[in-house]
Amino acid sequence: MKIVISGVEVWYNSVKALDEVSAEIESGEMVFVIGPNGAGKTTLLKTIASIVKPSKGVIYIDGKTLSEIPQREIGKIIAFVDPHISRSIPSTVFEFLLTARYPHQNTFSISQSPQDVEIIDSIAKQFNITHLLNRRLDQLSSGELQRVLIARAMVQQPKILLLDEPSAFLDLRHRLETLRYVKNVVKTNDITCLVAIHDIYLASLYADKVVIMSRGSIIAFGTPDEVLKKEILEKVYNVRIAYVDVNGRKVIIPIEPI
Ligand SMILES: Nc1ncnc2c1ncn2[C@@H]1O[C@H](COP(=O)(O)OP(=O)(O)OP(=O)(O)O)[C@@H](O)[C@H]1O
Repeated sequence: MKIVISGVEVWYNSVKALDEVSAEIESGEMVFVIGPNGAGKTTLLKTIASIVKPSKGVIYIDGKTLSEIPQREIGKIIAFVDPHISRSIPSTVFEFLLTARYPHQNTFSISQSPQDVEIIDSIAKQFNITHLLNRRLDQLSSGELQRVLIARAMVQQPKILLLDEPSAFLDLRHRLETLRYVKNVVKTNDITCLVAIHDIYLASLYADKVVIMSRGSIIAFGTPDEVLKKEILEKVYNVRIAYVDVNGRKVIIPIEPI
């Protein structure tokens, strides 16, 4: 689904978190959103997820404004993965994953069809969490919980996937594996995906496009080669940047604060 963000402004009391943000994200694109702390990355994702309401501007999903789409439909087509979820949800990992099938069911009570169980089993394997399915959420390590949260979004089979800091708490292998898997699913199923992240290396590896935000505005939007440039990054982060060549790939390294 195509997302059009048009002149969106978001205020939290007296803080302007998004300042007339406009962008177009094509169906099936994987867009990484980077920028310093407080730049507005999470707010942008939450606004697209309809969790935060803009005071000005509109977001269109395939030509319809968010307010024209019924809440239940939004719950079906959009998955927002928030790493700050409360661990105190009293359910097992399996039960938690099953709740992601709820928007697909016609009944108002949560039930499980053989198809739901099949989807959960297959995604649990991909995320290496099969052994955790009977554990309670509050018994998981931070990285295990993060994998469960992303897996839950996959179980939902959304059309729009919004990942907030998906690499947080993940070890080196799981960072690469998780994002590679997500990209694969995004491409196979034509999902539109936004990823707010601090790890510029992961953005350079997996992004179709990169958005750089600073102080509530979009500073640059384009392919990784177009926007992950020394002069742009140094200005936005106030950090001296160096490039290192690793097997022909340019890897960006922060050297020191300017
Ligand atoms: N609930 C809130 N109430 C008041 N201000 C908020 C709230 N949430 C975010 N803000 C402010 O809005 C601005 C944008 O925050 P946001 O969380 O979107 O930034 P971010 O780019 O995701 O930051 P980070 O990299 O630190 O996670 C910041 O100035 C932040 O302090």
